[in-house]
Amino acid sequence: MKVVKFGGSSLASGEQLKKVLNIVVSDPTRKVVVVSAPGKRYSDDIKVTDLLIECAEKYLANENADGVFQTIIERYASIVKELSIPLDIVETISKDLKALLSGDKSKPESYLDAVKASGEDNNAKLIAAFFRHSGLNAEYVNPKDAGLLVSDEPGNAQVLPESYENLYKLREKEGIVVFPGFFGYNKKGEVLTFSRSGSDITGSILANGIKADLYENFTDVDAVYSVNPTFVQNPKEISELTYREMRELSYAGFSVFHDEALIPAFRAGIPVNVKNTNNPSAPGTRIVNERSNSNGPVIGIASDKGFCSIYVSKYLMNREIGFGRKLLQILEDYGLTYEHVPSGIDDVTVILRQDQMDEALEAQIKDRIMTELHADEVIIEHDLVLIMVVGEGMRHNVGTTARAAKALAHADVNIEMINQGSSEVSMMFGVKEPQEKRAVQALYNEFFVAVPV
Ligand SMILES: Nc1ncnc2c1ncn2[C@@H]1O[C@H](COP(=O)(O)OP(=O)(O)O)[C@@H](O)[C@H]1O
Ligand SMILES: N[C@@H](CC(=O)OP(=O)(O)O)C(=O)O
Repeated sequence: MKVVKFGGSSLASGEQLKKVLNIVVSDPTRKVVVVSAPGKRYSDDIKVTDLLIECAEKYLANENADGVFQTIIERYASIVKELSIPLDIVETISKDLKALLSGDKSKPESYLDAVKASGEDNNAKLIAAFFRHSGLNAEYVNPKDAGLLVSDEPGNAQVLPESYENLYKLREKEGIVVFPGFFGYNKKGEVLTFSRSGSDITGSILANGIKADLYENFTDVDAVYSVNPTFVQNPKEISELTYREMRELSYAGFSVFHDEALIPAFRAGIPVNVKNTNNPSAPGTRIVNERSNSNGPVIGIASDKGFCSIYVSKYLMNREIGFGRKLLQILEDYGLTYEHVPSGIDDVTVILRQDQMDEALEAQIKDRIMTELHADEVIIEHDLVLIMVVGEGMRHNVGTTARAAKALAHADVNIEMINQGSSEVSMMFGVKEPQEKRAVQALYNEFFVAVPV
């Protein structure tokens, strides 16, 4: 039994949905089909989820949202027309969305989640109708009815463990289950979404729940590439990588698969196969527990923008009991999460996502570190890029760091920070944003082009 997830790019038009249907019918073990909302049809198109967010925000601000509402309904209508299925489903979607938009706005975050989730929910209903219209025994299943329970964190919900047992019952359904991705319900019965691109997470949870043999994740590329294809032309395809490698790579920018989607599949030992809806016969990339190590030390290089660093220096910091705790407590007081904390004897740097802070908050934090911790110096730097060089083979391979640092030096890239050793499968470099592309290309060249692997 397989769980198959189709991303927004695979569901963006009627033409794409016909490919999806062919993929589903070509393998009778494809039992549970998880779907996203319609995505982009071309590069500067807008995803339905983004349109829904815009629409909900306009409603919250009491602004006119007729234009964007109409654009959303037209997206569904054009798919329905292309597929020649009865048009009344568009009317149902329109009424459902109108009702949601006119609903309770007293908790804006919950309101936004409910509107966002409707993108997947209505698309799942539409796709189930299309499957049935094409002669398939298919049923739309709502996450509440299936028992997909999540924590009370709008826009960042986490699955509750009891969901898995509930979801196991989906195995008993007769036909194909069409299940909306991206959201679940809290115990009060309210809708909550996962973080953006979270339909991958739903697929992984369902694969664990029904104890699937395989979780197939269909997208718009033939494989996970060893580097983001926008930085390097025709990058090397990865045929197999471990859950740990993929987790680190997706955390650091391989947006092809959500980093939170690894754990549920990993816990149940279910392999993940990333495949292309537009070329389903290509083998794709398999994500497994262990892989044969024939790739050299590095399997992939990822990078992600939007970080800042708080550098704190104080003579004899290493002798001061509780310094690190007090520093992190200041960040906790402002509800900030941090990503990494590389440290030296007299100094420590905390790396954070910079969209959590503004100028006023930074000034307060700086002031508190100076006055409460009596630091000698506090410097906040912005626009950092974290580059993650990942590979299981790095553990046993002396000199990988030196090779990476040398490649960056030759490319004239200034390394702002190195973090190596905490993870057995990765090392991380911090560079300034304008140097991102050059740095990634230099590392790719070093590990994949210059030396045969
Ligand atoms: N290392 C990588 N390998 C493959 N694709 C990548 C990588 N890094 C980023 N991507 C991007 O991820 C995209 C697929 O993810 P996404 O747009 O979320 O698809 P979907 O609509 O199927 O959810 C690809 O089109 C590609 O641009
Ligand atoms: N539609 C949601 C969830 C999702 O997973 O979408 P996609 O499969 O297009 O990445 C989003 O855009 O965040």
